[in-house]
Amino acid sequence: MATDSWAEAVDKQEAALDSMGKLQLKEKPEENGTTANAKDSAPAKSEGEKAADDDEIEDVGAQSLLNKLIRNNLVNTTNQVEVLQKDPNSPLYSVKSFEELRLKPQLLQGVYGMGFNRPSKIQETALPMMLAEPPQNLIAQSQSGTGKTAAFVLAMLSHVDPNNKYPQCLCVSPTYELALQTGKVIEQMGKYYPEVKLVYAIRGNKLQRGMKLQEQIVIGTPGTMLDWCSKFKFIDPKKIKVFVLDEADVMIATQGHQDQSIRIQRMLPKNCQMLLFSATFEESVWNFAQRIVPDPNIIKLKREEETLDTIKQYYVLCNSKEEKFQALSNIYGAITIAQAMIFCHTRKTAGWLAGELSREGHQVALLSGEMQVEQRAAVIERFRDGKEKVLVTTNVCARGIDVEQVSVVINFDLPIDKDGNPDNETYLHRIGRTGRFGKRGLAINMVDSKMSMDILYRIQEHFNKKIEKLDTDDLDEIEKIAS
Ligand SMILES: Nc1ncnc2c1ncn2[C@@H]1O[C@H](COP(=O)(O)OP(=O)(O)OP(=O)(O)O)[C@@H](O)[C@H]1O
Repeated sequence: MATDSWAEAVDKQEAALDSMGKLQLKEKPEENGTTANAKDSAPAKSEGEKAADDDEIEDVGAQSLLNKLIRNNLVNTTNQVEVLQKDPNSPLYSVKSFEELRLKPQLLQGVYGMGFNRPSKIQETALPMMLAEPPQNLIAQSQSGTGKTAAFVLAMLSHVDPNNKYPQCLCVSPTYELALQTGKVIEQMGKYYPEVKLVYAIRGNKLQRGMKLQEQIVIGTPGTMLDWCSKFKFIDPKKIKVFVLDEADVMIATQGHQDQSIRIQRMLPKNCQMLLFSATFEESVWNFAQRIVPDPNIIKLKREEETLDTIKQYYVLCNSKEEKFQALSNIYGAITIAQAMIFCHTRKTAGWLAGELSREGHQVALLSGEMQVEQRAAVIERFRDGKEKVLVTTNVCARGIDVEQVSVVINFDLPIDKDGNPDNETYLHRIGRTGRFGKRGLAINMVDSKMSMDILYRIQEHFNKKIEKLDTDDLDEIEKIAS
């Protein structure tokens, strides 16, 4: 272990970050003295789990940003949108082209300038609702990458009157970085509409007391936005026409943001259009959404379901991590693997394994929890572009990340939840494929104890799909699995 340069590098990096007070996105202090960190509201962990996943904290804000950074096009889906209208008797409009929306020419130019040819699935229904007169309130849920941001940006740009030099649209985002990302979209889409100005209500953007904002769109985090509306009165909330609450699921994971958002909302006029967006829709998000958005229309777009039907699943029996590595080497020696993702439970194992693999001559990418979110995005991007053939990662890092071309997934450690039970959902997400990407895949699970064998059996039972035993000392047998 001590001779392993990769693991050493990882440890050094961790130590350095520790001493820097973890200057990471997830640790950034938020407004009003609260800390923007999902960790605050997370349940207490057992000692075993603490040891297991170290200080890798799942951070929904970082994850969401990561998905944005690595995505450069739409997620297509064959699922239909579900619509629940406030007034079921009014006709439901949906559009197949941007022309049908009768946008201002400068905005249509902006939309086409971004390379959009036609509205995405959710935009087909959401845009006519958002652009209707009188304005309609909307709660919309669909997975990341389906075009929500582009939709509400277009709605904000359409509703502002550039002749009025005061804020007319407020957009609240859960983190500083997410606010900047959305701001970029506003700038891109509004490129040919330069009269409309944008300002960021984020920590560090200090304005002179007593001043009044002239920009029509304000985008920021809830704490600063609230201060600008109430304490400093830079914004007159009574003049706001559109209020957008983005990434509501991320928002509620952060202490204080719910209350701050509700307090902003209460200052707005009754006829202000309220729009709320979320990638997921569990009970807590739904409750929050209903408090923020009165009389809403609701649009939901289901995620494409993943299945194990097209996946061949195997397990390999080993006694130690060294043996697991040996088995992996044998597999690599016997079959050609274009690209593989390997999941480990701890970043320490991930670092060690990446080192061993690179020593064997593999081009390895390592995705680890101590990396800044931009660094993680860069690693995924390189892997996605085929610059590296193996991606070693921990589960926390890779949650929600789709690298569609990967045909082989190796669970170097099986996914377990915080109580040590099989994490079936993660298993499915790691190796499952949606119908559209239903290319045949291969999943290999490494088992190294009675406990992990038991986990494997339980996963097998849960999905009612047999996981075959594979003898990695038998080259002929390995070759067969690739055929
Ligand atoms: N109608 C469209 N045609 C082509 N591309 C689009 C369209 N709408 C959005 N996109 C692009 O698709 C990607 C995802 O869109 P967008 O960011 O709006 O989705 P989202 O649902 O808000 O996801 P996220 O929350 O991850 O940002 C972006 O790169 C965006 O530029």
